[in-house]
Amino acid sequence: MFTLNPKDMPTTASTLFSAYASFAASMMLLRSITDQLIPHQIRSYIYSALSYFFTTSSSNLTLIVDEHCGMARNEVYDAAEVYLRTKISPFTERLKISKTPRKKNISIAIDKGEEITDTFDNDIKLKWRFTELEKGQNDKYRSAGDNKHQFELVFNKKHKDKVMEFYLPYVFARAKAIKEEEKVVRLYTRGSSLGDDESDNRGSSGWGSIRMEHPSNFGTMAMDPELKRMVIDDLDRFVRRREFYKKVGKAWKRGYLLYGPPGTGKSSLIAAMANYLKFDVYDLELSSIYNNSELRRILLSTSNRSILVIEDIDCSAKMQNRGREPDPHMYQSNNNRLTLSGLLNFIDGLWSSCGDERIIVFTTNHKDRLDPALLRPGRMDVHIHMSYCTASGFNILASNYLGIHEGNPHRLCREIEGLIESTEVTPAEVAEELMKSDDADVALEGLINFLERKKVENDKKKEEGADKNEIQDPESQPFPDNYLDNYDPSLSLFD
Ligand SMILES: Nc1ncnc2c1ncn2[C@@H]1O[C@H](COP(=O)(O)OP(=O)(O)OP(=O)(O)O)[C@@H](O)[C@H]1O
Ligand SMILES: [Mg+2]
Repeated sequence: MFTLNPKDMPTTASTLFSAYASFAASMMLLRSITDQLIPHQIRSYIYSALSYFFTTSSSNLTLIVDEHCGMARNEVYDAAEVYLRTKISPFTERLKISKTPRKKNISIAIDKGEEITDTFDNDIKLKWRFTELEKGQNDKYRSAGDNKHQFELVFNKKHKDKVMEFYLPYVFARAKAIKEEEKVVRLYTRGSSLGDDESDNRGSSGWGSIRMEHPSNFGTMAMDPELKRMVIDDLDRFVRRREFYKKVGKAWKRGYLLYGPPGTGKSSLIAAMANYLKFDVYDLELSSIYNNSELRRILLSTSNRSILVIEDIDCSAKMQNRGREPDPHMYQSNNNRLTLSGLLNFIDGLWSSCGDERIIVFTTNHKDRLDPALLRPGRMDVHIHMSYCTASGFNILASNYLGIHEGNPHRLCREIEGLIESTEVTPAEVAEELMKSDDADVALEGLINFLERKKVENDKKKEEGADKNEIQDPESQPFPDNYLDNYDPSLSLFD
């Protein structure tokens, strides 16, 4: 009996092989002795009994996969457990089901004594059996009543190499993919009580988390279809480029800047990205950080495969300016101030040494107010403009909220598309109107009235010169130079 560990699979295989070779040699020796000592009839009876015994049982090899290797869990066991859930056949007679408070769904596992058959590479038949052994005296790592679990994997010996080299790695890969699919995305924030069962587990960094239930996904996002495709492709490219980042010596991270008026879907897009990649989200409020070492500790306690979000970066900058008079020459004359580009440098350094698959997202309603250094190529890799609602955006919302599909449009759709193209209205405003009734006629008529009112309002504001209003047209706002350089000096990143 042995425990299989992925790291020593080849060693384990060769040990098995040499054990079998010495067994065969002993059998030949035994045969030559019995030939000399035992009469012919009795000999042939013994040979036929032995040959029955060895041809039936010795054609198979059984691998034993224990749950633990000493104190550590056996990764082969864990992978098999996940993989075999997908292989339960209609003939299985006993299943174990369980659900913990943190899990959404009931998990199913095979019970002791149950067998599951599997086929690999067309002709390799494998049989998995789950067994539970009473706790032995030597099992010092398990507590009383904690029985020993193991899987037995039985297959024909001639497939030993293929099973070791291809089947078991395949089981690992499938288990990893299944776990990814089942992963629940969590939202981490600092400072407030989240009311979740895990919020009490804050470490010294103060992150508490809740399950992120945000329903947004790329299907529900009302965005220009080409832009949406570009974002999805960019994310796909990013996650498959581990080797590329290593080769060019860059931290495996990607920065996105989402900008546009309130209600155009910036936060929704972050949720859609997180749900798509199954990455946890860390929502960081810069105003809650007091010094450099705290920032370092907070960033170090975020995990890989996550999205670090800093919302409304222009406002974060304002909050850091704790009553100090802005000094227009501060950035040029004194590099000890924290600027957002300084923060990025800092994150770069930290993540190059200990972070993998990190995404950072900044959002702003006022791209024009950002430190130009932050907008330089190579700083934030992708700039995404979340715009007012377009005709195609309306069609996505109409399909989500009222089940109206473009192939079978409602009689009012064309009129609404025309109004939307000529009115500055956010997807949030359109969505709110569509939610007012389940009846498509009522909801769409309400939307037409709203759009007509909005158009008149917008035109009036423009006439009054209200188009300088930051929210209506953030691109045209003048802003002070070095606006983001007015940080609390305690946030010095360069000393
Ligand atoms: N592009 C969009 N596609 C689908 N729904 C949207 C979109 N934009 C806004 N919404 C709807 O409006 C709500 C508010 O949008 P969201 O919070 O994402 O906007 P925002 O751009 O982050 O706004 P703010 O700048 O105020 O943070 C969302 O919960 C969603 O229901
Ligand atoms: Mg937002």
